[in-house]
Amino acid sequence: MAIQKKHGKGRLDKWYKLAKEKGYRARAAFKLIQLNKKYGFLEKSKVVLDLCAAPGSWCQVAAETMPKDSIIIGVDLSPIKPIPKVITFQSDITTEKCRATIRTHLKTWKADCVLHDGAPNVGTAWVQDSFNQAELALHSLKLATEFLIEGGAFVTKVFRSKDYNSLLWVLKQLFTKVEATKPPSSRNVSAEIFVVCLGYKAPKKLDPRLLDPRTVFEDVADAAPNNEAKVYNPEIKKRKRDGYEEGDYTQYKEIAASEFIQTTDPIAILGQYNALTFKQATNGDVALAALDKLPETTEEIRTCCADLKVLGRKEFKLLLKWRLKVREIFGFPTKKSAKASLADEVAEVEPMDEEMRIQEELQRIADKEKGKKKRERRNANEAKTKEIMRMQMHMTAPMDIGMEQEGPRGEGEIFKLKAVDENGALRKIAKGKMVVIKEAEQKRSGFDSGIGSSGDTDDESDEDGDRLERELDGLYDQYQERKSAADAKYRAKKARKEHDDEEWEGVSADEKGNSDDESDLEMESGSDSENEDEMDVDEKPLISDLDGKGKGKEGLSKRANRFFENEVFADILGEIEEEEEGEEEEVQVLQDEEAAESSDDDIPSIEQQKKMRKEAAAAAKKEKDNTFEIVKRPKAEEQDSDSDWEAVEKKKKKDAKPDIDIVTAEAMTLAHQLARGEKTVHDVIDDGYNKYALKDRDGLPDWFLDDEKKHDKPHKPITKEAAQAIKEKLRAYNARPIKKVAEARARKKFKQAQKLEKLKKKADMLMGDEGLNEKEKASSISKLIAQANKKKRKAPVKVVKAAGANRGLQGRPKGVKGRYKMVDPRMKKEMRALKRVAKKKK
Ligand SMILES: C[S@@+](CC[C@H](N)C(=O)[O-])C[C@H]1O[C@@H](n2cnc3c(N)ncnc32)[C@H](O)[C@@H]1O
Repeated sequence: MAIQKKHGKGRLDKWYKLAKEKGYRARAAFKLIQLNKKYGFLEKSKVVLDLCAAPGSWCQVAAETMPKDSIIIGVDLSPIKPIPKVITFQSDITTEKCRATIRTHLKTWKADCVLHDGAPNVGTAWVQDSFNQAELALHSLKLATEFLIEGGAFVTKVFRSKDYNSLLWVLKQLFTKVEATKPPSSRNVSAEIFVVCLGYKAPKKLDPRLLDPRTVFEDVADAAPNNEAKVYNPEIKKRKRDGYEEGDYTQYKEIAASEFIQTTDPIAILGQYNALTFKQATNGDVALAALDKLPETTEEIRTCCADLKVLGRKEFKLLLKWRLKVREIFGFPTKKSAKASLADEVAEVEPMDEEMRIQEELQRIADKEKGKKKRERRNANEAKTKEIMRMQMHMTAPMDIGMEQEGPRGEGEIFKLKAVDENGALRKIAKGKMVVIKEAEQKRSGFDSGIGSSGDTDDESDEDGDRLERELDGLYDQYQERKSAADAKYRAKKARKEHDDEEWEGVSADEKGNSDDESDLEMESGSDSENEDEMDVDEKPLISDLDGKGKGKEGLSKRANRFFENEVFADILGEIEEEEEGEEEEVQVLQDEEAAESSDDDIPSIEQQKKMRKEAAAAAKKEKDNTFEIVKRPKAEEQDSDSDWEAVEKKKKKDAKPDIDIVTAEAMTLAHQLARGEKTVHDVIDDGYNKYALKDRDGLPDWFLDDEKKHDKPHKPITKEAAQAIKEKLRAYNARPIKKVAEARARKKFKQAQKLEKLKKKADMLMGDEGLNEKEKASSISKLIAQANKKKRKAPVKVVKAAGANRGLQGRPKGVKGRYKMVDPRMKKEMRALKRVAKKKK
């Protein structure tokens, strides 16, 4: 799927563009608009306090939504450019000075609404940031408690973090209604949410601890070193910016290899130390000496131990395996030995009485029988699935496999996909998602693929290796969880991945995947046949879909059909088809020539080949998403129709051209090449067949695939021209006047036209005046024109000295009307200095 990219100048999403069009200073304006639409707190307010208001988009929204002559006060650490009808000043909302300034502005008034959209500078550590944000929200609440009127509203931004619940609890003590919500314009990837609190209780007395961050939030504890990350992702090196640990001022640390064998936390050692040494200490370490002599301690192991900081994942794995082996030799408790000792313990248990023993034996036999039946059923299902696949590929006729007859478990049994629904796959497939039932899930549900030995006899694999693999996988999962908690970018990436379809694995792989999916689904349905009769076939539209005679429209596979049904391809495919029309005749001749051969089922027809190429082209496009995107703007009907600003989005392109926005240099390069004829559609299709597309990734562990993915994609060349074109495009976009400027220009034009019209009318009247002779008429008209051309003189700017009562004054000085300019001695000196410098330069 095409994903809109983040650009250097900010994320140019629809809210950004709309904000620009509507003249709002930030896209954040829409958050307040949407919150107000839901709760309607602004229309009722006469006084609003906007904390952390820069650049001022919330103030702009408040000014246009609130009743006339309302008071809006905006404060921020950063300066806020003046906004009509809004008082702004620069201050830190956590300080006493800020509180005092608000008081001077508000005088005896109370605020009907306090808004807070503050965010500390993000970037350091997620935990710390979210804590600061919660703290900032608490500070804003403190101000709200002082300035809010009883029944007033408080709106604050918070990040979902461990402090979130504490903050919510405090808010609930002070307001009658507290609701957390995320407006649609808030990015999904952002952890921010907004809490809208209505009905301030205005208690007479407030326990200061209720608003004290130290009591409300727990302290952020020092994060434990992430040794797993160091061991399982050693290639990603992080700079150490936190200095030395307390009491430890050395950078190089080594530890006896025997410690590594004995420890219960080998990962911690591998993550913290630089080397495992075999050097004997003065008092002698027998274990170390024995370890040194062991044949398992190979030269490779020694090299790895010598410098842990340069090791990769493979080497760490080697060391962990070596540790397990040595532990077994030394007789340390391992999971294996633990199992054995457990068995020993069981052996000591008192013998069961005869009846229980018989019962247990019966149970065992019944289980065995059940397992056997299950396996048989699965094998039969597998065979049937294969036959269906063969039939779909026109390799057999339905009669060959008795499809027309009722199977042993009823008619249409083979098409039931109940298990699909259990996995939520029905819903996913209906949405266009492709489903692979994971190996792990198969294992959980006792699924036996039939490849290799069945569960009962699976003792052949190396247990240690397997366990290590499992441990690695588990730790990798933990590492991923931690990373997603700490890294917003990573979370965003993951979210996009979850919303994306599976990666295309080339035509053959894709088809294989298809059959795998289907067979998986079939097998799953077969493996749980007990409840199948209960299923209502009519309720599952998917079944009729799969039942639909094997092929989808245009002879594509169902999976390909589902893929191409996505509207992103609606226009693109249309274009490809147009281009291919020219070749249609040529293909037709070829088709005629090979008509005889095409009847052969084993060889795909020209038509099929063409479709496959088309699939490959589209899939190649999809693959390009990794590196560049062609962002298709959302269709109007996809958006909520109730929002007024969304009406703008609904404007469709008047020309019939596809509404495609080329946003990356790679896409632009390709577009240039296509336009110049340096590349044809066929080249693009051919590019789709590359070593990356057809790679077999089955059965590889997640951590490996994740790591590979970074480089496992084709590198698209970009040209200087294309990069320049994209730059120009962005520049042109940013240079577009904002709505207000455009409106002002239009107003000016309109006024001039009106003036001209008036002038014409007057001139006509003069011309028609019979009491005047020609000379008088001419002079009157020229007078009129001269008058119209005369520019209105602007009232001179009044200079007001910032001294006495005007010192430090914010806003208009008393008794001054019209335009004015505040001057102070400092300014005078600076002006003079500037003039001096300018003179010298001459
Ligand atoms: C997301 S912006 C606010 C955007 C604003 N609501 C708008 O619509 O334009 C967050 C602001 O919080 C401000 N901020 C952060 N800490 C602050 C503090 N302690 N006091 C005042 N402002 C603060 C930042 O300077 C920043 O401008």
